[in-house]
Amino acid sequence: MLAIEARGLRKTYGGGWPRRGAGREALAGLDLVVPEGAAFGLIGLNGAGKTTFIKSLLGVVRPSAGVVRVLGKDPEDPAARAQIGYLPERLFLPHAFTPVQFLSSVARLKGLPRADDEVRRQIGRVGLSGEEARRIGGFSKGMRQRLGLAAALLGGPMLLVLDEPTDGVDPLGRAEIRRILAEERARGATLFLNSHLLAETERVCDRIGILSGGRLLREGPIEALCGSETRYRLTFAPPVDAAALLALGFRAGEGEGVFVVDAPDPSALNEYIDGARRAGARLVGLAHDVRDLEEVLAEALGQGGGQGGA
Ligand SMILES: Nc1ncnc2c1ncn2[C@@H]1O[C@H](COP(=O)(O)OP(=O)(O)OP(=O)(O)O)[C@@H](O)[C@H]1O
Repeated sequence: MLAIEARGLRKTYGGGWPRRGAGREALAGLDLVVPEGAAFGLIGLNGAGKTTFIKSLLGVVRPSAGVVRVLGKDPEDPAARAQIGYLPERLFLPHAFTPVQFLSSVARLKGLPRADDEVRRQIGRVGLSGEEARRIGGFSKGMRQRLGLAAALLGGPMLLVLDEPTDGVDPLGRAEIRRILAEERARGATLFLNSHLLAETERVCDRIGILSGGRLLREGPIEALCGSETRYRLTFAPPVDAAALLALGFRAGEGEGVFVVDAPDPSALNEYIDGARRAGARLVGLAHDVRDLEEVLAEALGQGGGQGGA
């Protein structure tokens, strides 16, 4: 089964009302599927339509056209909603509540019976043990974020929709959150992340979608998007005769003695290396040329039209 399925999804805000944003197409025929058990990261510039898509998954925004299904169900179906754990980008937490009071009220809303143990377990998991009796109003941004995550995790939902999950969380806290998310996947949950923190997205997700102007520009396994099976980065020991290597078809890479070649198979790669050695170069490093998500995003937007908004 697919955890998320969107076909030809469109959302035009305003519906003709004479106010700001009216007639703006936030989703422009989005096709996107997320297999069950995946960790999917949606990335894109401000205004690309990410939040609108998340709201359509939650049944908060009703699409103008197209279809969206969550865990095989209509997002407005209470049975689908009960299986989604959601961490919003902007958290509104009741200042006067303690974490236990807040999570207990979330558990009641989720219809979880006798949730005291589950509430304390999730508080411990997100690293807030010892803070149970404090009022949320005195919490730091990172602590509030952890509490929001605990709320999303309550009841073991099968789909976690997390909007900027590590925003404001310190580096050790981020590592803890990555560990929690790995545990959630291990029990079978699907992760859907929306984040501007690309390095973090890269570490957590195994599939990435790039959204621009309400459409999916690229989608696929992270290795396929970031890595290249046929592009290699070679490092040669100094001194390097760059002119000779360029004449052989190498391209200058980033860093001293670094060159890049495209070689469709091992024989072609070894021909390049043999040529370089005959020219006196001494190979000290060889790796697939892997790009980070920032480069992939920049390239995709460059080719697909860099407009984030509709
Ligand atoms: N309630 C609304 N009324 C009118 N226009 C809206 C509304 N919500 C979003 N939009 C518009 O829809 C487009 C997509 O916005 P959305 O918030 O989905 O983008 P986003 O990718 O989440 O952006 P960000 O990264 O800044 O959070 C934008 O042009 C935005 O101005």
